[in-house]
Amino acid sequence: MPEWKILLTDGLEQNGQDILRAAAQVDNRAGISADDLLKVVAEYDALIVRGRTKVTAAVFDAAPRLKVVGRAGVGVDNIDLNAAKAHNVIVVNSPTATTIAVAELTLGLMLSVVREIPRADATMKAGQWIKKELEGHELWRKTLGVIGFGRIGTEVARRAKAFDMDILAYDPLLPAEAIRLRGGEPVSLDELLHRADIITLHVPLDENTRNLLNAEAFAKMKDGVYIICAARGGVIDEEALLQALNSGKVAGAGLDVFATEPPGATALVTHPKVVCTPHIGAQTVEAQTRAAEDIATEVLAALEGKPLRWRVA
Ligand SMILES: NC(=O)C1=CN([C@@H]2O[C@H](COP(=O)(O)OP(=O)(O)OC[C@H]3O[C@@H](n4cnc5c(N)ncnc54)[C@H](O)[C@@H]3O)[C@@H](O)[C@H]2O)C=CC1
Ligand SMILES: O=C(O)CCC(=O)C(=O)O
Repeated sequence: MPEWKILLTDGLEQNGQDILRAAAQVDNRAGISADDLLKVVAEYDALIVRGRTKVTAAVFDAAPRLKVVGRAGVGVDNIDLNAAKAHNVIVVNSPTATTIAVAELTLGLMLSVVREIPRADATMKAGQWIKKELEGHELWRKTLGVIGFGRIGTEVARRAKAFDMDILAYDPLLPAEAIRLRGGEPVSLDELLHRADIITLHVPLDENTRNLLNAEAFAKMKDGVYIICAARGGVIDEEALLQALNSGKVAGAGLDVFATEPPGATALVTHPKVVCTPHIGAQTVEAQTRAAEDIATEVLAALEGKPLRWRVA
C-alpha cells in the first residue's frame, strides 16, 4: 500500500482523523497560515480543508504531489476549481452531512429576529425589563421566500411548514415540478421579492449569486421584510442591506455569514436590528462528526482510485 500523506489545515473531528490514520500519514496543522501552507504543501497527496483555508491557484502550483482536495462541508467557493482541473486534482466535498444543522440554525435565526430574543436576553442580563418594547411578530401564516431550493432550502421549508408558513421558492436550476414535490410554490425572483414576509437564502456563492440581494432587490420587497442568510455573505450586498435596515425597509436580519470573515464589529454586525452568529450553521457535534467520516472516506476513495460519491471537480 502506498504511504499517502494527508494535510489537515482546518482541523477535523477525531472520528475522521482515525479513518484517515488507518490508511495514511496525517498531519494536523489546523490554523496554518497561507504562507506556511505554500511552504509545506509540496509534501502532500491530499489536503482536507473547511472554509477558512483558501486553496488558491498558487497552492495548486506549489503542490506537485497533490491528488485530491477534500472540503469537509458544502461550499467550495474557497477552492479554485479551475486551477484544480488544470492540475488534474480531484475536489470532493461532504454535502449532506451538515444540511440539518444549517436548516435548524436558519429557523433559530428566524425566531431570534422576529421575537428579538437576543435583545430580550441581553437586557435582562443588564437588570432591565423592557417587556413593552419587545412586541415581535409570529411566523404563523407568514410567507417565507426561499432562494435556492436545494438540500438546505428544502429542509428549511419543511420546518417552516410546521409553523404554518406558506413557502415560495426561487430556484432557476430546478424544474417547477421538483420544487412543488419538495413543498414549495415555484416563483420568479421578482415575485418572491414582492410577496415574501421573510426571505432566506440557500444558494452557493458564484458569479450568478454574488450580490443577488442588492439595492434594486431590496426596493422590490415588502416594507418590514425580514432577511435571513446562512449561505454566504457575498450573496447579499451588505451596504445595501445596511441602508435598507436604516430606512426601515428591512425590519431585521439574521446573519450567519459575512462577505469578509471575521467581519469585526461593523455597522451591520452591531446594528440593533441584526442578529449575528459567527458562521456556525454547520457547527454541531452531529454535523461535524458526519462530515468528518464522509470526507475521510471520500478522500481515501479518491487516493485509491475508487468510485466517488461527491466529486465537485
Ligand atoms: N452557514 C453554514 O455554515 C453553511 C452554509 N452553506 C451554504 O449553503 C449553500 C447551500 O447548500 P445546499 O443546500 O447543501 O446546496 P444545494 O446545492 O443542495 O442547493 C443549492 C441550490 O441553489 C440553487 N441555485 C444555484 N444558483 C442559483 C441562483 N442563481 N438562484 C437561485 N437558486 C440557485 C441550486 O439549483 C440548488 O438547488 C452552500 O453552497 C453553502 O454556501 C452550507 C453549509 C453550511
Ligand atoms: O465548514 C465550515 O467552516 C462552514 C460550513 C460551510 O459554510 C459549508 O459547508 O459550506
